[in-house]
Amino acid sequence: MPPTPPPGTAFSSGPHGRSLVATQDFTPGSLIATFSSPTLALPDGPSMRTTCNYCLRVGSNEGFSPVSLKACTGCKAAVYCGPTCQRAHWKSIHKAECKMFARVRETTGKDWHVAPFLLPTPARALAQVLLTNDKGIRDPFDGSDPLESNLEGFKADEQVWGDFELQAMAAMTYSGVSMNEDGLRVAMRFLCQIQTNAFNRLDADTGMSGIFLDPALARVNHSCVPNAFIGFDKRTATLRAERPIKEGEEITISYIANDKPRSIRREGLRLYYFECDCPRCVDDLDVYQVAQTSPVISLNSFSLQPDLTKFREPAIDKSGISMNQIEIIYKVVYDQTKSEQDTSIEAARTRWKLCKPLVEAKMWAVEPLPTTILLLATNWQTNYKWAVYALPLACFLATQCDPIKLVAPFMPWRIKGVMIITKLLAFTGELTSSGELAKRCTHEGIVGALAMADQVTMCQALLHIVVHQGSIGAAEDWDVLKEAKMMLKDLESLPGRVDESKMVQAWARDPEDPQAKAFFESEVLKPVNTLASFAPEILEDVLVQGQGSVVRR
Ligand SMILES: C[S@@+](CC[C@H](N)C(=O)[O-])C[C@H]1O[C@@H](n2cnc3c(N)ncnc32)[C@H](O)[C@@H]1O
Repeated sequence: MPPTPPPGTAFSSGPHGRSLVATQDFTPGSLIATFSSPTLALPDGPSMRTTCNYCLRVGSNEGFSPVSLKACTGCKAAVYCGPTCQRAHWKSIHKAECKMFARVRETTGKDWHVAPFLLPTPARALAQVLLTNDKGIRDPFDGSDPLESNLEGFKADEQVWGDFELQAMAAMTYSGVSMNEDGLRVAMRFLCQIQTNAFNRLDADTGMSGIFLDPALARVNHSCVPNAFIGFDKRTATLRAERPIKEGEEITISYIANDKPRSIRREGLRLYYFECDCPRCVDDLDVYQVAQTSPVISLNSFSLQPDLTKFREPAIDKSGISMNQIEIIYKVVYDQTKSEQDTSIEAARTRWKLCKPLVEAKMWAVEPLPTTILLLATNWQTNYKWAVYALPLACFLATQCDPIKLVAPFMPWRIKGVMIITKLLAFTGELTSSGELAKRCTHEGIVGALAMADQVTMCQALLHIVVHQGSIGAAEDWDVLKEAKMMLKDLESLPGRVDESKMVQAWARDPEDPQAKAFFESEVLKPVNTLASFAPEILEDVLVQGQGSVVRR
């Protein structure tokens, strides 16, 4: 069956091949479509034993929604969050796959917990296709109107092609498909189609990633200035508008992290075999330039950075640094620190030193500077001694970096940034009321700003932002949203806060009301901005002078 376009959209074609276009207007944040019956949905190898192999929920004994997982008693490789998922997976694919994992184990002689890793994720995806499709004879990706494969591009890349050949042969062998030239050719095409059309179902909260392929969603082309974005929740992908989309307009998403320099974006798109011709790429615009042309700037009135236009006047002085230099800084930072996940203070020092030209130009939203700050904040957040110092960094990211990188305030990443501040304030609030803060933090500015602030009111207002924006940009059962709603309920039931609570609620109902606006500015924005203003000096002190030096202030 060929895919059908979701209501409100139509398939079309143009300079970027086939595409998905809007047949109605979509406002920013509105849901364009949900995709709940993917052709492929599987966790990647490392996540296979920590994620339900059917619904893709990440297992854990902690956190907001604990999920315990049980392994299939047959292969002991695939795990499930419960019998319903296990039965559904058995029926859809695992009955055949379970035997395949047994073959992997027999052939390699490796134990069950190693065996799945011997089959890379694309090979497992291909094996699923072969197992469910009459041994690969029938094209599962709709023979009459096949998915784009970029076959010639892959073929021309000797290394990629060689790697694909190995994966295709492994998938064929283990799935029991007889190995011959014709079969291999078809399997290779499937693999190319998977590579071109599957989205990486990346969950930054849990570190889980995997493959999600839906043939209708796969019609959506890429832009580095997209008008839509995808969210994943279990086996469902949602496509939402990031900007206003007019009837007849093409719907685009970003296949990659689009806040990186152009050459890095091009590298990320290499295996899609096209050169992006969006305005960001053609004119090599930086994040500030892209942000200033965004049609959703005004939505920020209900956010921690209500006035994004202030970054225009005066504009950031970029005369001291070229786009070329920024690309070089980016590459050297990632060459020297090896991993984007390294949260150590040593890695932060190396990054900070290399980012000096960006710091001097105050181009705080230009990567790799925000990631450098975020990684240090992440380190401090979980460090008993340093957690208080994470607060100015989080405030800085939420006011100076995130709104430039993602102008729409309902984007999940921005909402998470606000939630981090809320949690840190809940922590500093307790330290303040127990009189412990000054013992835990020697930075007089931070202690003073927190002493002057009503941290409970701040938390309450921030939680309203999370709930409001989260309800626009994410699914109702997004963990962050559920947690914020519970925290808000708890806060609003605290005794002795009737007046403050009323003020926050009045502001949340009508943030444009002059009195409510003035209240939000003095009670929330002012302390948040004061705390944020300490971030550059703290970073400089700690990353240049040494961690002890922050004590002096
Ligand atoms: C997931 S598919 C999108 C649908 C595809 N256009 C089709 O005809 O089936 C990804 C492929 O679409 C093409 N594509 C996507 N975005 C593009 C863009 N901005 N410019 C040129 N080609 C693009 C590339 O061939 C890419 O490998």
